[in-house]
Amino acid sequence: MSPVPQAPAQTLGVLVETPQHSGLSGPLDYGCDRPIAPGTLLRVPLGRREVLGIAWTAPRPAEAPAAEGWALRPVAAVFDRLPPLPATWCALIDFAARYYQRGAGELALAVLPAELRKLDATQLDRRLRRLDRAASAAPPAAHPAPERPALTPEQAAVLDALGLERIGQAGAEPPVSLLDGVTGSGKTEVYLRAAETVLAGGRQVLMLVPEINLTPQLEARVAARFPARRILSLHSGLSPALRLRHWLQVLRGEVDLLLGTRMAIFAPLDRLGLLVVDEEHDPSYKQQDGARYSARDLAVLRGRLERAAVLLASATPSLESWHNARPQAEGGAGRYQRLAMPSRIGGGVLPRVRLLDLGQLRREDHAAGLIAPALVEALQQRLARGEQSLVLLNRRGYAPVLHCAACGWKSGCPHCSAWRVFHKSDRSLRCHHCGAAERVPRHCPECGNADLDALGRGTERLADELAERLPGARIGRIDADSTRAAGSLEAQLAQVHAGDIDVLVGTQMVAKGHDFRRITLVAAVQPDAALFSSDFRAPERLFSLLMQAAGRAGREASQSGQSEMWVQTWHPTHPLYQALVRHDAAAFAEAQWRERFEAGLPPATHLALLRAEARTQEAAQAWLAAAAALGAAAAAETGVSCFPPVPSPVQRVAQVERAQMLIEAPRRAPLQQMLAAWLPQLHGLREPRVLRWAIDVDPLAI
Ligand SMILES: Nc1ncnc2c1ncn2[C@@H]1O[C@H](COP(=O)(O)OP(=O)(O)OP(=O)(O)O)[C@@H](O)[C@H]1O
Ligand SMILES: [Zn+2]
Repeated sequence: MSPVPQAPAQTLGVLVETPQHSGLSGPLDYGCDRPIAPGTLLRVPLGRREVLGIAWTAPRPAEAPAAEGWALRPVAAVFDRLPPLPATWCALIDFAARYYQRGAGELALAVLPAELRKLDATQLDRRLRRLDRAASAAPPAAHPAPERPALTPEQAAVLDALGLERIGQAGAEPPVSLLDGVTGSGKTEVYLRAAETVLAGGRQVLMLVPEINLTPQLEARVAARFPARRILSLHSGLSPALRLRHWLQVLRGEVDLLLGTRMAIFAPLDRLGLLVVDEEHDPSYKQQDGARYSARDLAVLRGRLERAAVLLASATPSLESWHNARPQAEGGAGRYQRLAMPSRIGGGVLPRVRLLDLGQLRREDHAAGLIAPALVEALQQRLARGEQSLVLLNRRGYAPVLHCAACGWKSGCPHCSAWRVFHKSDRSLRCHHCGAAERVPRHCPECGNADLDALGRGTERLADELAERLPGARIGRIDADSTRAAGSLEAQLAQVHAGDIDVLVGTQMVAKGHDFRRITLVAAVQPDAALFSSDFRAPERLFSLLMQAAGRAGREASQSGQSEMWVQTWHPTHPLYQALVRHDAAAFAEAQWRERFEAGLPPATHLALLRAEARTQEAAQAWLAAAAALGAAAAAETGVSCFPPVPSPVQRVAQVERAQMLIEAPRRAPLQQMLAAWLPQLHGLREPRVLRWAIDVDPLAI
């Protein structure tokens, strides 16, 4: 760290945090007296504050002041004990900012660890000295070579096809690969072997997983396989201090293999050889606020920038990736290489899928609870045999609504267009949108009736019901509520793995990724709603969730023969469930792909969503309509269509009305061109009642 003296001789473009609505998007000019490499972290004055910035352009000779009294403000301090951010990192930020239509400063600063923004030079120095000491400590002792299973022929073929020998070769880089591998086919082993090759070649590996809850298990597997390697993780479950520490270690090159959730795509690695995106179809790869980027799509771009191998993998690839991997001769984009592992390890079979027709049940069976008698019986049999079951319900809490039968009152949220959910464990009514919570009323707040009904069922109530109907069974529940305390998720998963739980109730959180060895029955008790959602991606999401869930059963090949997946449904003949019965993800994807092309939906077209928030719905929509009018010429020129503004799916949250407008283009380039011409004009569109607006490119939920 060195103070920068006055009288700047050079001008330096610096990225600072500039929110989208400020209308500033490029680097700001500062003065410096010596060369500063692009990517260098520094602190600069901004208004009356001093903020973190990134040197973005090479210094150029300072120009004469443009006007009297105008002077270039000098850089306040340079963090030159840190290496500059790698050039490929800067290129990634530049691309992503343009693609997602954000300011480069907004994006770049948002993806740095928050803690870094708060540090001055002395504080940073202290942390770096601590890292120096740790780095100079004794290197890890020699370890016995860890055991690795012999590869199956399918695994070996996939590894061969990845093109790892071509990493770093300009013009002959490895291809982007999409691995379509059924659950339990040994995809993780493929990642580990590919990582081994890449690490041996002196390059780094980035492995992305969709959710923090999947990191501990994978981290343990990776650490066991590579005991002598430096393995780090980056995800939002880390404390701010630890996240900064890991990030600094990455920037200093002190990592071989980095594991993380979507934020890790922006880790400043500079010797990347391999990027793995596990469960690539998962919606959590899309950031849902601020700069709404897709870590999956950026992994493909980053792989290209670094000439690294990219492996996207899933048992149910997203339709976008599926289309990209489909040969052009078949109407696909032919951009990725398609690889498959259709068999389960050890010759295990996928569970038999049984559709339980709710229409066939008697009235008293429906009245008795959420679980049909035949399913209760099946659960009892597993219990008697000492096997585990997993019961899925994608709704947490006890009941989604509280209702007064006397006057019709329901537990609506006063601030949102949503119901407040009844949570029995802490006797609260909680809004899952704005977080407003209060004690559950003893009497109806409208008429005083003491008899309030809980309508519908969430995971808490399902666990109660199971405890009642399976006396003696050890019931566990894993959802966002049960895992709030630090370490509680790990503890609960350990109980399941140790066999201390007989029946596990959970949300989608437990449906994917986990290598549960003793589960032989998985049941989805109420999946129908997604069949009729207005979101065109709902069936794709439901199908992949059910396939993933089915994949949690019978992972021990010896037990796979008796393993089952039960689905309770009113629509057993629906094509989605029929494809599930046949485990036919390819046929399902093919049918969805055709439907999307016929309807002109992604991946046939490209979308963006302009959202506005205002005090009234009318103001939000009026602003969007005015925006559309401003963009009409650019839209006509590029062949892009703007649909009329509509209320957002959850129209009001925390007293704010939300509306949205869909923008559709036949190809990506005209969409980008139109947005780039149009969005800057919107900063001038003043409407005092509009609080915020934002653009979402490639939106996931519509
Ligand atoms: N070649 C192999 N020989 C023996 N066992 C293997 C082999 N490859 C993987 N396994 C084991 O098979 C099990 C399933 O593998 P893994 O968890 O990698 O599957 P997956 O395809 O990642 O599954 P999912 O998509 O459901 O997460 C693991 O317990 C793993 O250790
Ligand atoms: Zn609310």
